[in-house]
Amino acid sequence: EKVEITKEQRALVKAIVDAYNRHQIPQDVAKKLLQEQYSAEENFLLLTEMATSQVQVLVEFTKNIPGFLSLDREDQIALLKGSAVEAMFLRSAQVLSKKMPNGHTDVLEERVRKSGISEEFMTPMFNFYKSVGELHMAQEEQALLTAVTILTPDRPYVKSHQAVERLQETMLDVLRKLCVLQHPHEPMYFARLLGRLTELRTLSHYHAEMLTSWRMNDHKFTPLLCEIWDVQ
Ligand SMILES: CC(C)c1onc(-c2c(Cl)cccc2Cl)c1COc1ccc(-c2ccc3[nH]c(C(=O)O)cc3c2)cc1
Repeated sequence: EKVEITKEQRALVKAIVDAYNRHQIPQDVAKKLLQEQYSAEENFLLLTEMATSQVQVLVEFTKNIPGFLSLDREDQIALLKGSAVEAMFLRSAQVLSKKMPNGHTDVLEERVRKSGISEEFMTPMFNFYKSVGELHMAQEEQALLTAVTILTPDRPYVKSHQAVERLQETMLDVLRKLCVLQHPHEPMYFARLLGRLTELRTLSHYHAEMLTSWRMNDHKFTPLLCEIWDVQ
């Protein structure tokens, strides 16, 4: 059937894409990827700084998702805590697959590979990065998929499950239409996008184990990361 994006949906996409583009890691932080040393210690510290900056960016982006601030306050916190790792996997995947002109891509990959993460997590992590890269997602799709991930109703401690589900469905409906319109010859494209969300859940479980092994090696996180990841 003819797929139509309504005026409201177009406004919704614009609001989310603008927020996604407006909130980025400051370039002076990102530039450090090129400057600092390459020891496992230095890499870990730098990635910790990037992750902390990325969480701040993520909070600002989330506040701009239409309807998010109308949710119950405690649910807003529960959604952010429950989705932060997945949203950061998505964002770092987009950075790594973008082949950035400023040379950050290879350096970021190099530092992630040498930051004390054990091999068993490295393979699924870089398989994910590869599979996201192969999708060649448009920025509207990246922004909307991140919003869909944040608005996942079945995160721990979410009380108004239905209110979150309604918001997520609004995002899913417009993402579905965009996929049909922007990938007319790939009827399964939307399904493949959603398949990445399943992979994100698995990575999120691996990540919890990564945190434990870093902590066992006495690695320190910032207060913001401790708060959002319930560590220390
Ligand atoms: C606390 C640190 C060590 C950490 O723990 N887990 C992860 C962790 C890991 Cl490895 C993998 C996936 C998710 C997490 Cl959450 C990390 C490092 O997390 C990030 C590293 C880099 C970036 C990031 C985001 C946007 C960026 N833009 C640019 C730019 O150049 O413009 C660089 C950049 C880097 C985000 C999270």
